[in-house]
Amino acid sequence: MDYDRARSIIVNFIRSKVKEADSTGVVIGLSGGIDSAVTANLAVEALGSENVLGIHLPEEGVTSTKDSKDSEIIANSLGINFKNIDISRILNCFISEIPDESGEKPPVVGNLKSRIRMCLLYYYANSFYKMVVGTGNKSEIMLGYFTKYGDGGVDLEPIGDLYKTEVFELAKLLSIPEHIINKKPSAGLWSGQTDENELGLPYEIIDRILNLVFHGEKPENLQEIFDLTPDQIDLLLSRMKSNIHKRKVPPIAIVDAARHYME
Ligand SMILES: Nc1ncnc2c1ncn2[C@@H]1O[C@H](COP(=O)(O)OP(=O)(O)OC[C@H]2O[C@@H]([n+]3cccc(C(=O)O)c3)[C@H](O)[C@@H]2O)[C@@H](O)[C@H]1O
Ligand SMILES: Nc1ncnc2c1ncn2[C@@H]1O[C@H](COP(=O)(O)OP(=O)(O)OP(=O)(O)O)[C@@H](O)[C@H]1O
Ligand SMILES: [Mg+2]
Repeated sequence: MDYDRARSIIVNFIRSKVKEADSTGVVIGLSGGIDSAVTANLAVEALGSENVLGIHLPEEGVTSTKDSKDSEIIANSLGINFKNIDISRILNCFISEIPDESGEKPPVVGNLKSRIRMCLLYYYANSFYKMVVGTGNKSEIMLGYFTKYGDGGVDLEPIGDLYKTEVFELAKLLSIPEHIINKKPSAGLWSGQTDENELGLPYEIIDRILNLVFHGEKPENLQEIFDLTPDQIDLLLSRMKSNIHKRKVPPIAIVDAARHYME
């Protein structure tokens, strides 16, 4: 990967998408993690700091003070406008108004948190004629490892063609602070959650597998190449397969044959 080239493609992409939409800039959720740090950095390079609004959306007892501090460090170093809005009361309001049907499965409430964040980002995008910039990377998008209409509910995905391991490399080029690069990736939806625990493998291996699949390797050969258990491979392959719907617009039942002219 030529990272200078990737950087320039992404910066031009952000600039042209914002211009095409006649928008005043972008809103970004700043978590304190590397994906949002890299994306915010590239957005500033594309649009100037005055056109980027960073919003940190912590949850009491779940978001670490370290992440909150890091989101502020990123915003300050980029000189962007910054807001900090605690989502705990909004979340509690939801939960106290609906019966608990989650069966205590953490992703149910976790996904609700991600969707609350999406609503708040769009509230500000609407208010200031801005677009919501996503931070999804190629590993997350190929696996469907994001909340549909939560962190996946965005207007553009600038780093969506970079694997997570490539995001780490680009972060070094962009001089993102080392302690942010060295953090364990986490969706931060519940205490102790880490991507690699949930996905069952480290990103270095996940990305090598995804890249082989991306270039047409047969799933049955993967186990031998990586010396992994069938369960480890199956977990990734089944995520890829069962989450294809997350990368598509909702299907429409075609009633009027002329409809295809609209698409
Ligand atoms: N075939 C199909 N066609 C159309 N729609 C289909 C479908 N199958 C399910 N669905 C719909 O999709 C829903 C399931 O998708 P979704 O609600 O997203 O939920 P789900 O994929 O179960 O969970 C999201 C996963 O992403 C992880 N995550 C979330 C947020 C951020 C990050 C991060 O890395 O930062 C990671 C999270 O920890 C969890 O493992 C179903 O309830 C159903 O509504
Ligand atoms: N506490 C938060 N405040 C604001 N935005 C958030 C918060 N948590 C998640 N998000 C948004 O959701 C996105 C997806 O989260 P994700 O964890 O994949 O990325 P990250 O935190 O930037 O990097 P990493 O994956 O390494 O933790 C974030 O980049 C950010 O835009
Ligand atoms: Mg994170």
